[in-house]
Amino acid sequence: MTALALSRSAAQLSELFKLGKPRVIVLIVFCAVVGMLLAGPTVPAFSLILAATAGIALVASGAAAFNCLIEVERDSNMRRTEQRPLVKGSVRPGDALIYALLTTALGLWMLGAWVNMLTMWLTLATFFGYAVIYTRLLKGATPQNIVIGGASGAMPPILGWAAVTGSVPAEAMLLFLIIYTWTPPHFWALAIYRRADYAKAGLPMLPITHGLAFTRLSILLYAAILAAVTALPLAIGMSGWLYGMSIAILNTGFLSRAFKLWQEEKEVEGDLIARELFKYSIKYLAYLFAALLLDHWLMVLLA
Ligand code: HEM
Ligand SMILES: CC(C)=CCC/C(C)=C/CC/C(C)=C/COP(=O)(O)OP(=O)(O)O
Repeated sequence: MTALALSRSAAQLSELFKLGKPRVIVLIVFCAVVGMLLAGPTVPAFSLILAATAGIALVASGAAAFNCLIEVERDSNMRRTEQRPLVKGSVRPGDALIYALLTTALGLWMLGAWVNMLTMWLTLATFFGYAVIYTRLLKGATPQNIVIGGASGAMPPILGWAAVTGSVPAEAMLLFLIIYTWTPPHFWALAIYRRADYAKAGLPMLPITHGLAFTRLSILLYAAILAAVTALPLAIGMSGWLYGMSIAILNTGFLSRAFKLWQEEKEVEGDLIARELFKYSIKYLAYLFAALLLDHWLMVLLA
């Protein structure tokens, strides 16, 4: 193979990789790994962590690639997504389909063969939840798309827990509930400052169907519910003071930004706060899961 052919293949691979929305998947996989590391009193076998992480990452990437295939038309109408590989034409639909099928099948096979069947079936259900139910059925149909479809994005800690224990106890469901409550304010903040994009693509997002004031109020209410839900690991004795201090700081940040957004009367300033809140939501979830992990292992070491 010539150097030119090699560099073309590498460029094509990198375009295929982008279909999997790698930046989102990193946080999704991190939440799954935290689920694995919280599941038992000892660290699970490294080979199990590796197989479960790779399997979940592959299926999640496959689901995102299917999302890109289904949404070429919508993506071509939005500034944020108009540079995606299938819109630009840097990847052919046939190649994207093969990539999506291969990553999904390989990931499911790894989970079934090396992890356990429960994790494989739950990951398959998550795949359908995002690629079919959210993307195909809900996204274009209702402004509550994210509230219902968010269930698939909230599955990673359950998948991680199931991978290690073969079961889904209440603690795992609590972590699901945290991401589930976090998802609407995460997405609606972006939907506020990208509302022109969504209107152009004909998608019924909350700021378009119900207006800015209602969306800002919804964000504030979800932020308050999120603060209450994140206290539940403390209430059931699953987490200790380190986690408690972390959520106090993180929730103050989330609530104060949501409150500022709700109060702001000017549209341009409101959009800037919404953008800031969206960025903050990502740091919030990453730090919250890191705090859960550190807190757990601190309790194990001190016990
Ligand atoms: C169905 C539920 C969700 C929806 C509709 C949603 C929506 C979005 C959208 C539209 C973006 C912008 C993407 C872009 O500009 O390419 C985004 C970014 C992001 N989302 Fe979500 N999200 C969801 C769930 C999640 C979950 C569960 C996580 C992690 C656990 C997550 C983590 C992220 C991250 C890390 C980014 C930033 C990506 C970047 O920097 O490019 N999201 N989300
Ligand atoms: C198997 C497994 C763990 C699957 C995870 C499911 C998954 C990939 C959830 C992520 C959610 C996500 C990328 C939302 C983007 O919303 P969007 O698709 O509406 O955003 P867009 O407008 O950027 O396409």
